Amino acid sequence: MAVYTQLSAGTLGDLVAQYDVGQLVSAKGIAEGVSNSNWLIETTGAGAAGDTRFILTMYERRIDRGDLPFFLDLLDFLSARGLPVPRTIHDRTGASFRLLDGKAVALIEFLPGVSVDSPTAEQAHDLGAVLARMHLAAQGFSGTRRNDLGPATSSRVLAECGADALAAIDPALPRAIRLAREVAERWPADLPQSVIHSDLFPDNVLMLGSAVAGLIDFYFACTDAMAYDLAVTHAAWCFGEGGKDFRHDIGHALIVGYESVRPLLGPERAALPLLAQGAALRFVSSRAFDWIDTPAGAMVTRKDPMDFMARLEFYREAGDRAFA
Ligand SMILES: Nc1ncnc2c1ncn2[C@@H]1O[C@H](COP(=O)(O)OP(=O)(O)O)[C@@H](O)[C@H]1O
Ligand SMILES: N[C@@H](CCOP(=O)(O)O)C(=O)O
Repeated sequence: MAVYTQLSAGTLGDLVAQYDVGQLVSAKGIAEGVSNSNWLIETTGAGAAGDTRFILTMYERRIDRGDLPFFLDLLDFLSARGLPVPRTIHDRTGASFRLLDGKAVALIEFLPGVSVDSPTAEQAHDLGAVLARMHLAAQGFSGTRRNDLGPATSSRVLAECGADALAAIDPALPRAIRLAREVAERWPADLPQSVIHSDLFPDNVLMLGSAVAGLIDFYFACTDAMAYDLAVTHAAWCFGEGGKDFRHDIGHALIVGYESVRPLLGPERAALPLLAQGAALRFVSSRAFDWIDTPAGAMVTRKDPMDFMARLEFYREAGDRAFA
């Protein structure tokens, strides 16, 4: 469960009173997620929309407060353009985030839908199409943010974790140090860019039936290659337990759905096998780092870096076949 900070009912009530959303009725810590603390907030409702359910997010480690205007403005920008993205609820002064005990918090529109563990091809097709729509819409967004979790960072983080600490997690993990260096050296520099989500895992997509109802958790969004975002999504969606059992039908539907809105250029398609290896290494490195660095007492389930080592080995071996 990702609740790193405990907030009293009084503190939550005072916070909610800063917004035109009615009075606090309940606040429940949300089990999913690893990065931030999240609560499902219920209120008596107010204002034009009359919404009574919201997500309260407290930004914990990894989020630089200077990046919050980028993330929150992006939500508002995409939501205003009809993408299934939650808008930010602004407080009575118009601010999109506030400080609580020195930490930034934001109230976010609640979107309906459920995260699926095992998607259907129809869901993957719709996800691909929505991702492409998001990429095209985000090209009109004026904000930019460097990807600080790119292949060079994965390589550095793994090297800094060190072979001994990685081997203590799994004897096969130190090999990631060399593979990450090799991928970083071959990384393509000139693929078309937009603002990308870069963490579009099943738990960051809400589905209603076979349609995408919500894309959430834009806190790794950055300016980078659109095809890299597709590769991240491919790596996150197309495998079974432990990163095994590649589901070609899901990968195929995802790419066909994406190309139904935005056809890939030749160099983007050719780069997919390498981009997917970089995507796998990005999650190997952050998961290995977190495994070593999770704060004592945090209510959070650590994620296994080996699930993405398995994907990395698959993409190395399969090459273009993974994207046919
Ligand atoms: N806008 C939203 N609408 C509905 N549920 C949400 C929304 N934002 C977050 N959630 C719920 O909270 C969980 C954790 O949110 P998330 O932003 O993914 O946290 P983290 O940044 O810690 O990964 C999600 O899996 C989802 O269940
Ligand atoms: N998707 C990443 C974890 C990032 O955390 P999130 O809870 O913010 O999505 C992974 O699976 O390693």
